[in-house]
Amino acid sequence: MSYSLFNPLEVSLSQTEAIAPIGLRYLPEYVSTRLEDRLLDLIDAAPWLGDLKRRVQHYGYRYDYKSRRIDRSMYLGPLPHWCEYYAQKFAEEGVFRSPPDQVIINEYLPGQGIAPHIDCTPCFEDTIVSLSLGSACVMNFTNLADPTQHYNQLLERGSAVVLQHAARFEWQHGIKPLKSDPVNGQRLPRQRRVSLTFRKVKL
Ligand SMILES: O=C(O)CCC(=O)C(=O)O
Ligand SMILES: [Fe+2]
Repeated sequence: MSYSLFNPLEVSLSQTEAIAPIGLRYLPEYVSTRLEDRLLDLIDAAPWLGDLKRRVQHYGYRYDYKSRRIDRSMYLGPLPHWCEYYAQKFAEEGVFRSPPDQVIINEYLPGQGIAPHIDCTPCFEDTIVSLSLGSACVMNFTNLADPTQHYNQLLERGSAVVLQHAARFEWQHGIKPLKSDPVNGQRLPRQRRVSLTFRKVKL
């Protein structure tokens, strides 16, 4: 049952009234500003791939967006030390059962986004973590079984967002291709945002 049916007076749900997907965790200030700048320098010193609308870097395993698959032949080598640091930290903190072994870095210039999707379920295990560097943006969630259910999560710079359970498997997530985001009745301009998404490959 959708929330609006449950409470028919609530025709327009504000962000605070919308129900967050189960398994969505938001961790603000996960990366300090000093480390954020250092990470951005390290990322920009590495080669970017330009085969999508936005630039990306793949570590651990290459991911094929067309066939949506990963196998051993796509192994690129160990994660660079700056990714491995977070991979170990997530495992130590119990976010992942064992350290993630695949990272995709996405660069979003203002106006760029990512279409709503669920991360490949045959390719990746049940936990996805994304770090946001450089800029905030709003991530939009839509419940697949009931597309009237939406949830918007502001991802501030330096934050981590964890997707597990329903947030991983039953809700699509995406980022609209906007130059600013609606936040508390105002527009929050976007800057260049770089995200690091950690996953564990299923082989
Ligand atoms: O930029 C992000 O935080 C999310 C990226 C994403 O959803 C993906 O690469 O599957
Ligand atoms: Fe995703």
